[in-house]
Amino acid sequence: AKAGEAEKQGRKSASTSHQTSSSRELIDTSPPRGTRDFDPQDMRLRSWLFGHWEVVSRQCGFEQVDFPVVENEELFVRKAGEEITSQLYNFEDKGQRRLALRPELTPSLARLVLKKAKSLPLPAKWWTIGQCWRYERMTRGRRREHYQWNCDIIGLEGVAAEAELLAAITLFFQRVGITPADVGIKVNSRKSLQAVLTQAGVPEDSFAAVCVVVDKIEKLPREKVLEELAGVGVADTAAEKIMAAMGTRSLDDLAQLLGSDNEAVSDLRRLFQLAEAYGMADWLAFDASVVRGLSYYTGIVFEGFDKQGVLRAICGGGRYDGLLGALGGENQPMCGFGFGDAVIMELLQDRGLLPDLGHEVDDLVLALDEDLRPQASGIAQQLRKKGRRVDLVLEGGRRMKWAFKHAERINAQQLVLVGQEEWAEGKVRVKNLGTREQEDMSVEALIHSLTLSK
Ligand SMILES: CC(=O)Nc1cnc2ccccc2c1
Repeated sequence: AKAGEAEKQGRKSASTSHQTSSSRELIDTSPPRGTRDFDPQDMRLRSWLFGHWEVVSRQCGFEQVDFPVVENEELFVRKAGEEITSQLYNFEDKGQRRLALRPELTPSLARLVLKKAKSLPLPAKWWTIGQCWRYERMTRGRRREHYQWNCDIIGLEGVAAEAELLAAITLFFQRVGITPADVGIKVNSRKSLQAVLTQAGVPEDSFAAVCVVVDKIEKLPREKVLEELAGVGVADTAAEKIMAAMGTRSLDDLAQLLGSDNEAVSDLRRLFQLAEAYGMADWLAFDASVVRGLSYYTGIVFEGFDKQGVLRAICGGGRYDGLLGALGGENQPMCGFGFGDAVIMELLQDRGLLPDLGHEVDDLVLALDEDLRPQASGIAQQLRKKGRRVDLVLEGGRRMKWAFKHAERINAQQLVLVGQEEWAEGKVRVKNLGTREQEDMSVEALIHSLTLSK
């Protein structure tokens, strides 16, 4: 009776056990530095984005995988001077273990491949979406976490694999209404850099570090790049050759420079030929200056970019045939991409391509009298078992007027009113909020009248 009495008073809590005034300082309600909350509206948009990523991954025949957000720090320790490893979100746990929040997903994927070893039928196509972390001094106030969609192909040497990755990316762009006028994908191969360095006598094991430096070339003044290249063992003559290779405007120019039997040239020609067949060539452009900043890429590399030139790279990827070896395992050919949730959402916002998503239910069920709450609850549950999305009004004291407004707000299709008069005849009042029709019907008639919620 007391509880019933309390509910009659609506929201005010009647029980004396919990305090209404606070006896402590209010906690800091903002999330940790560089991290975000997702309230229902933000979460609807995020689920919408992830939903497209999932559909595309499945349409391209990828299988979903997942890994812990925490990994052994050693998985990410690399000596190539990458930003991603210099900003590792690492810590020591109570067992003195050196751990890190993953800054990317590829090393975890490589670890799982190594764990499965010979038991993994190849080729394998895996996809995942995961939160990735970096610990950046808040000097730049940038975020410390983001969600990344990754697709990877294990066990395929030819560029047919990279073509499939690009097919997934361009499918996604088309699904959300982005066109080649908005976005392009720059494609290159690190094998051209490899050829230049080999010709110049630069040792193989500085290749990764050189790539990390060269990736910054467009953000640094020329003399700074020459200085950094010297720092990783590249003399100025070789540096000039690198710049020349990165300055080539076409595959023919590149072939001129490196010789037409160069693997970079043949890989790229094959990839563009496949792209034509996929019908995605309009999205792609050869760009000799793209190297990407991750040390482990060894072949084709690519990055999605915003043609208005405002935003940072949308996505990026490439071939990384040496990663399993770098982790002490036996190498397998591998390639993949990462696609972050931040830049794409900014771009969709700018292009007016974000959907207007509201809370959606099919039925709103309201007991007009507290004594009929059990009946209303039973009806709601039966509707749910038929696949309907049902909002059962839980608070007392709600009247018709409120119900109509609330139904509007949650885009309900129909309103089911459980009132004494109708119930006395074994009926409930059903109002269709689209046609404004209303009908008193038995519960079984209501249940049988429904199609499954869409
Ligand atoms: C635009 C953006 O938020 N980028 C971002 C945010 N957080 C990260 C965390 C780890 C690695 C890369 C990251 C990249």
